Amino acid sequence: MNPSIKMPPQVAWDSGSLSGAPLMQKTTHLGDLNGIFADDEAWRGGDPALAVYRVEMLDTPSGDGELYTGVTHLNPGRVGNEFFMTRGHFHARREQGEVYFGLRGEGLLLLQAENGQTRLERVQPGSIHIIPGLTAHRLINTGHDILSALAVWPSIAGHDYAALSGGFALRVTTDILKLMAKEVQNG
Ligand SMILES: O=P(O)(O)OC[C@H]1O[C@](O)(CO)[C@@H](O)[C@@H]1O
Repeated sequence: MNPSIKMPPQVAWDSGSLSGAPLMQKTTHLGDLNGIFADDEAWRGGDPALAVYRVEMLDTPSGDGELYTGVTHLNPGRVGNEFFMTRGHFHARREQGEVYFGLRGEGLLLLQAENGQTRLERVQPGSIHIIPGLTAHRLINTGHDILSALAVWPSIAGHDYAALSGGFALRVTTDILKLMAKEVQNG
């Protein structure tokens, strides 16, 4: 029997577009993000139909041991002085981790432990982010272009948004970013 070679799905490293397999897509608009940004008045003043981020995912099997693969494309923008970001979540199966790879644009990955402790990782083309279990995660676009990141996570992980209904403990605003840049400069 001749061995056969299967063409796997592809990710275009520069745009983050997936191809070569059935895909699923979901766009999250500003109007879907009620209560997510600190400045409620600024959020109400925005266009609810404005796309904030789009997730494209390979339509692959779910179940024990299966992995999902998706790319999040987060647009640049702000609500008040807070940068556009994903809703953010813990996994419903808290012990399950996830890996992110930065593809294009620049931003931050906000990580929050169950005790509320936060940390930030810089997301840029080529960056690798190991998100351990028990850790909430949110992407933040601090740049002027689309921020795209590839993610791989166990299909059984699920999403728990309710645990963060009070918001993450850290908000990334233009002021905070300036402060962090100054700290880096001053060593
Ligand atoms: O579910 P949220 O917080 O809106 O964010 C979408 C994110 O979730 C994932 O689908 C899986 O963690 C990521 O690909 C994406 O960044």
